[in-house]
Amino acid sequence: MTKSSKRCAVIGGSGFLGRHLVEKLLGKGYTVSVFDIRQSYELPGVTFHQGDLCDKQALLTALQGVSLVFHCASPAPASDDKALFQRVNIQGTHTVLQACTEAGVQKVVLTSSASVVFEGTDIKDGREDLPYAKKPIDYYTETKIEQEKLVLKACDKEKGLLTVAIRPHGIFGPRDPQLVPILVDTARRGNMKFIIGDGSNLVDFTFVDNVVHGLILSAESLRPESPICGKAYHITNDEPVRFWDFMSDILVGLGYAAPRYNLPYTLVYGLALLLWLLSLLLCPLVAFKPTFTPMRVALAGKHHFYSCSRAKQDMGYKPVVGLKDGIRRTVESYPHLRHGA
Ligand SMILES: NC(=O)C1=CN([C@@H]2O[C@H](COP(=O)(O)OP(=O)(O)OC[C@H]3O[C@@H](n4cnc5c(N)ncnc54)[C@H](OP(=O)(O)O)[C@@H]3O)[C@@H](O)[C@H]2O)C=CC1
Ligand SMILES: CC(C)CCC[C@@H](C)[C@H]1CC[C@H]2C3=C(CC[C@]12C)[C@@]1(C)CCC(=O)C[C@@H]1CC3
Repeated sequence: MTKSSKRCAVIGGSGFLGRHLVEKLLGKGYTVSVFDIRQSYELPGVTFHQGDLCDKQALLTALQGVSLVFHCASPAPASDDKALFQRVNIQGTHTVLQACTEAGVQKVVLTSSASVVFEGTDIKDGREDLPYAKKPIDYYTETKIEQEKLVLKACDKEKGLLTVAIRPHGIFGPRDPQLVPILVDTARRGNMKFIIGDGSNLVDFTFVDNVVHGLILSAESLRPESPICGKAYHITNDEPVRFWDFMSDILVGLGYAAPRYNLPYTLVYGLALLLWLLSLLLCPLVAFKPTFTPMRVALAGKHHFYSCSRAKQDMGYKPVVGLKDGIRRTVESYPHLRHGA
């Protein structure tokens, strides 16, 4: 690998996944530029460029001399701001691709999401050839679909731009700002007593180091003759687990009680829909954000696990951290969220 091919940029590098990726890249000898709307840390060897990815000029400054771009930026899935998702995930990604072409970037690795095929019904061992969700449950999913299509379509060997999309699922690990904090907050408010459905639904959760491993592996495998050009790849822990066992392991690990009482799925989903509609109707008067959104209820009550066999075959992917170890490392990293802390 040449010196210039080790110069990369991480868009969204201040975020949860982005920062883990930056740390690993530095350890592997890459020179890293971070482009993000905020700067959340400082690290030797990293140049920060603060800006909005919808701003092409700002991107062009950050992409000077860069041959590889990881695109890991997105508004938080919990947001309900349709215009923001469309602006950042669709128009913004279009701008990123334009800037990459103008700056002479050779490879773009997108962090997509396995949920681009999830529409609230069971997915068991889903492969990448499943169709995109026709009725995406939320704006996050809707715009992640368009984002992935844009990036894969931009793959053009003649023009010298190679692209690939990595689809992780349920990323967790130290510094995650959503899964563990939302879970603990719900438990502290006394709302984690119930299991939605019969509790047998299997789900993928992916330790952050495995996603980072998949992203770097795909970048290093991305060459004109490689089968991965212009394709999407599921990257998970490859260890589907019962959703409620996973939640209970984290809760119990942090000193909270595991959920015990079952509630029928359709009842909770119906209530979540109703609450979501109410929150839309009442938002000019009172701002309230329901914890149990239709998307979260679907994720908590349905099967959604994916096959990684394409990534194993085309790029030799294998998880580097097992689920049990990942849960232990995650629990240990949140002393401030322990019961009674
Ligand atoms: N977490 C998960 O379980 C999964 C995540 N993904 C994908 O992985 C990627 C990373 O997710 P994650 O690390 O969890 O998310 P984070 O929110 O932690 O990181 C995203 C980063 O992008 C920044 N950002 C948002 N909008 C812009 C913008 N307009 N211009 C520049 N930077 C911006 C965010 O800033 P700010 O915080 O200020 O908004 C944040 O620093 C995303 O693409 C997400 O869709 C896919 C599957 C699962
Ligand atoms: C209140 C409880 C029923 C659930 C608490 C945990 C949830 C906050 C998380 C469980 C599954 C997670 C998940 C995502 C976000 C956090 C959860 C809903 C994603 C939507 C993040 C973005 C993606 O691309 C897909 C993820 C699927 C799993």
